[in-house]
Amino acid sequence: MAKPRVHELAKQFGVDSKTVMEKLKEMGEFVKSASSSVEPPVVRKLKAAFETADNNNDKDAGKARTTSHTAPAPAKKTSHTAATKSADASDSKTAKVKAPSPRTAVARAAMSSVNPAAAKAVAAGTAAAKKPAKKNAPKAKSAPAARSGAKGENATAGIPKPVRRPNGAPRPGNNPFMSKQRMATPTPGDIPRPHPMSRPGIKQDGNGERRGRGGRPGQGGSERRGRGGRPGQGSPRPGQGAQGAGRSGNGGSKWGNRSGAGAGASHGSGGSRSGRFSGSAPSGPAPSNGPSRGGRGRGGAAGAFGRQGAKSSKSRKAARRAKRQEFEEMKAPVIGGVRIPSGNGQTVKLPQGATLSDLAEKINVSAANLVTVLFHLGEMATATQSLDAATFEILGEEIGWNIKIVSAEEEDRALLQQFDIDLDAEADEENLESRPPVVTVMGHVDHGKTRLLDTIRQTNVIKSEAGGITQRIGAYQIHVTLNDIDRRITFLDTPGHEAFTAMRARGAELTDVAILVVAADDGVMPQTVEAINHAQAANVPIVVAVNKIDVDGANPEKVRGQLTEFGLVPEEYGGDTMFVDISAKQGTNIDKLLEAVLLTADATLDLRADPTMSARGATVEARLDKGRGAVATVLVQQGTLRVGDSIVAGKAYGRVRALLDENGNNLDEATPSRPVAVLGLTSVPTAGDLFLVASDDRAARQIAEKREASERAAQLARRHKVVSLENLKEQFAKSEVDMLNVVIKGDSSGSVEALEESLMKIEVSDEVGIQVIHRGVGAITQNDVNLATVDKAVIIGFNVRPSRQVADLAEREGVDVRYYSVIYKAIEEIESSLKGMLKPEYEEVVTSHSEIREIFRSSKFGNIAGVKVDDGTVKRGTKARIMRDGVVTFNDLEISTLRRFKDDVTEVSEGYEAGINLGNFNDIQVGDIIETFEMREIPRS
Ligand SMILES: Nc1nc2c(ncn2[C@@H]2O[C@H](COP(=O)(O)OP(=O)(O)OP(=O)(O)O)[C@@H](O)[C@H]2O)c(=O)[nH]1
Repeated sequence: MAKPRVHELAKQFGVDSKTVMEKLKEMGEFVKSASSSVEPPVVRKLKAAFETADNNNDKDAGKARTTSHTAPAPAKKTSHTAATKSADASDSKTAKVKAPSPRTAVARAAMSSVNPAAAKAVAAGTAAAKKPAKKNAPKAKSAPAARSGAKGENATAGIPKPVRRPNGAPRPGNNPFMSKQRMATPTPGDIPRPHPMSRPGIKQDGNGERRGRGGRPGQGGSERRGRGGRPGQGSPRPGQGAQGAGRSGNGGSKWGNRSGAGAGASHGSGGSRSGRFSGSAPSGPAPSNGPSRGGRGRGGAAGAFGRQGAKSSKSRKAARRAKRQEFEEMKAPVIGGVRIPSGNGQTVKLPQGATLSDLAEKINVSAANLVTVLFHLGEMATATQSLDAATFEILGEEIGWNIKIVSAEEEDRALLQQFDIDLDAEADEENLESRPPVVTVMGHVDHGKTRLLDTIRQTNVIKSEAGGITQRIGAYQIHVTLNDIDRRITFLDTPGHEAFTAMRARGAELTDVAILVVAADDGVMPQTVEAINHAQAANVPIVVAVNKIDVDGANPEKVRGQLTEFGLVPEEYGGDTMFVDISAKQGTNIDKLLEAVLLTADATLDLRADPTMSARGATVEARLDKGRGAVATVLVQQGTLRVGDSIVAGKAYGRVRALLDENGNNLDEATPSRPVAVLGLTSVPTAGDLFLVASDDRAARQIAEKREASERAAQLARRHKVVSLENLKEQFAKSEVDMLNVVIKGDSSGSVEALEESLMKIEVSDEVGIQVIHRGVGAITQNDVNLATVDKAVIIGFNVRPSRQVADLAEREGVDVRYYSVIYKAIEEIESSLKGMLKPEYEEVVTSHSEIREIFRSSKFGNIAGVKVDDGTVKRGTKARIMRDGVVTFNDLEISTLRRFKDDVTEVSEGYEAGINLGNFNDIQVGDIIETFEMREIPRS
């Protein structure tokens, strides 16, 4: 029998749970809540405490309480305690509290018609104490378990010694946080053993109600599927042996011990144990299965293996869980023939590219059932197929779960946390040092962005790195003297808001200040506006460079006026945007522009970073260098990157072999805002990939590999479109190959990405699409060709070529390799080839109407319609239909023969009479209209 809970005790004592809890606290006992169980010795103490209180305070009330707590429940406890020390030593301690004679217990319990468990206890107690209530439990008396129980009791005299403990200290046996509940160390004599013939039944889930096998009524049987059996085989609970045993043998069948177990009917768990451990025992229950089993209640399973209740808490929990699950399942709606318990709107998070198996595992249902439900929803997927968020959403709605696909960032954050990397770790205020601003140049096409970047770089090189050979690494840093102080500015070398936005899309917020270049001879143009929008969306302050002031017709004032409309009000007009008139070509006012950048940064931004942290930042550009392997230009945002660091950038990893600046100089380290080319990565990262320093090479590799795996899974989810049953036929009919697979290889990660992005924007129709199955930086390799062969893909080489060998292979395999050096050219060609891939679209064109005026019957041809062509031209061989009273009555006919008088003709025009035969179709009437039509291909626009 389970240990009483606080609220049960409160009921017994006629007080509320709070009072009991307070009392327990006073006694130095630890209980968590009203549903916490209380160890028998504590119960005893508690009772004593309440009784004393009762006696002292209110005799009447005390009486009432005493009466109430001597009623059923205690009887249950005391009786089985007295009888079943063997099963539950802890319970037996209860006997010490009241130490009632078994007879008293029996008498009390037997009188109780209220509590069936108490009645069970009667039998148990009786049998064990050999003072049987024979009428009630004749069999139980002779059951081995009963004897064992008696023996157990004798062995310990039923009353263990209380454990000594320091005053006020929580009693170990009552402390839910104690790993070992040592209140009831069993002695060899009271350890119940499973019956030698007993064996576990079908796998049981803890409460046994579902799968317990025993089901013999006397044993309590399995509540749902127990097999039923013979009467009088002992009892899983005290009382069952007495009452249930004597009853019919059909108990324990479908509804288990409802009938057979009698008193124990409402407590399935007790019965189930029996079902598991002794249900199949031919000679009756195991020694513990008599009244003593009932004493352990749900902890009985543990007891059966000799540990008395030590596992009870765990097994009770498991039992409760299983029971709850079963209950949930029972009330779960049936979807597509399977029951899936509703999640009741709970949220479950899945990574991108998750499968039904992943979901099944998380919500503890069978993956096969989920497949069935999805099928029922009209979508087919296997358990191991990656599904997209939309499919999960539909499924979630059906089964009551709010399924959330975590974003790639969230997933990555969690991944990094596994490696003790916290992206949100705040820099230590004390360590913050000012860093140079990072600038991006944006503006409309041809307004001079590239020229400006070149001019700035060259001027600077001439100034500070005389003789140095500048190399384009994607970013560079320059020196500016402002107020006699040497300052630095970092420029990102890829102009345009596209690069800026692509970086942001990858989470790389690198830019501090944007220089908006507007040609003074052209003014504000569409891309000027786009650039403003992008910069403003990113909260990046703008400095306007009014360029080409050297050009005739340049009108810088007009530009100022125009930009005011976009919220960029020049300082001289009272606004806060700095405008500098420049000529990138002639190098005019470049120094002023740089000053303006610094002043703007100083005025609006707090550009500080902690160089002591472990370095992190973003990849600005990356490429594969023939001699040096992967070369990635990274911009350090926090910390200091050093040669020898183990780094990860997206899915690339490696150890920093060398750091080079834009002048090709080797650096030992790179501090915040410093762009450096990193050598040593094992593969080429993508522009915008964040980089960070890992603890060691292994961690770096693992992070990269895990990222790769999750990206692949996410890609799979995108690629695997779930086939919809609704249009399955249609899709089969279309053979579903309306997807152009593409492999992109390019000279730099930036170009590959730009190309991919543009390709993805091509929209021809819903029927065809582009799928980039592989992309990379470097020459077209044999692998690329192999992949293209397998996946029937086209290879696009952007500024790269294959080796002769690889080119030969591509030719042999019939792989289409296209080479481009201009993005729009590639897009144009691919778009038109996609249009070529479209299945022709047809439309029906009605070609004539002819009214049947007469019908001629011919033994050779059948009925011939004598018609006058009302409009259009009737042609032999065209499709036709019959319209009767304005309704299409017969369709899919064909003008089989067409005659003018006696001559066969191929066509008859409007206004002429003709004889039409419709092949085997003869069901024509005078007045019918023969409509002819053709299916014509619609040219694609
Ligand atoms: N006269 C004059 N011409 C300039 C100036 N700045 C740039 N140009 C010229 O304008 C043309 C376009 O300049 P780019 O620097 O390529 O312009 P862009 O904005 O980078 O153009 P995209 O890269 O196509 O977006 C080139 O021929 C430059 O030489 C200038 O200050 N004065």
